[in-house]
Amino acid sequence: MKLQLALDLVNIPQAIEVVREVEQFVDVVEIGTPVVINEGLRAVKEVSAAFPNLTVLADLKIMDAGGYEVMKASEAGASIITVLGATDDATIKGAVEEAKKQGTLILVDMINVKDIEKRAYEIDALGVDYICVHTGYDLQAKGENSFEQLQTIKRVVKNAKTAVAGGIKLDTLPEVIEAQPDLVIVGGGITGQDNKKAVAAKMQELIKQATFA
Ligand SMILES: O=C([C@H](O)CO)[C@H](O)[C@H](O)COP(=O)(O)O
Repeated sequence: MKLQLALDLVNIPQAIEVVREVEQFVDVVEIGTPVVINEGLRAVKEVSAAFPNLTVLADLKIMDAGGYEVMKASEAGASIITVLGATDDATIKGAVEEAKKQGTLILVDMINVKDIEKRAYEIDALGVDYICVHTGYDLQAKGENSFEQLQTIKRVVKNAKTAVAGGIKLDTLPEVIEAQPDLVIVGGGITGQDNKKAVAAKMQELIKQATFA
């Protein structure tokens, strides 16, 4: 099980500062969708250059032109690129094909997919690397989370790795870990804390305990 730090509400220098603080405790650094909107793929380029030993994920949430957008994000230095599960199979297939050429990986974000079980089963057959359940900010604000959806993908997905995102905090992490996802994605649960390093360290400790138990 790995820990991914999601950077959403920062500019490039702030992103680099946060990663510097917690880098020893995270496995993957996500350049979040709002950062890509504000700063472009330059954010992926600069963070990958600053931290060559970390895996960088570009959260493009691709909905169309899968092959082209994966090519651009891969060229910028991303090792993992996100595509939306709600899109057409053709887009996901194009993304997977290009990622294979580039030596990068595809994470499919199931945000707002209504029938998670059916769609996860279909997407699992398309050769993607990760399938991620995700409650976005707007539904988090209504008190929702993805813990039940995580159980569903753990049951249905046989080929891809599983991931979970959306409002995970230190106090809810044990419940997430119990379901044994391969990747736990945390944004505000780290970046919104006064002592980011201490929280990331504790999260990594809980994940390691569960992984090697
Ligand atoms: O993908 C995300 C969201 O849609 C904004 O782009 C976040 O990175 C993801 O939800 C993780 O962040 P937190 O919910 O703050 O943990």
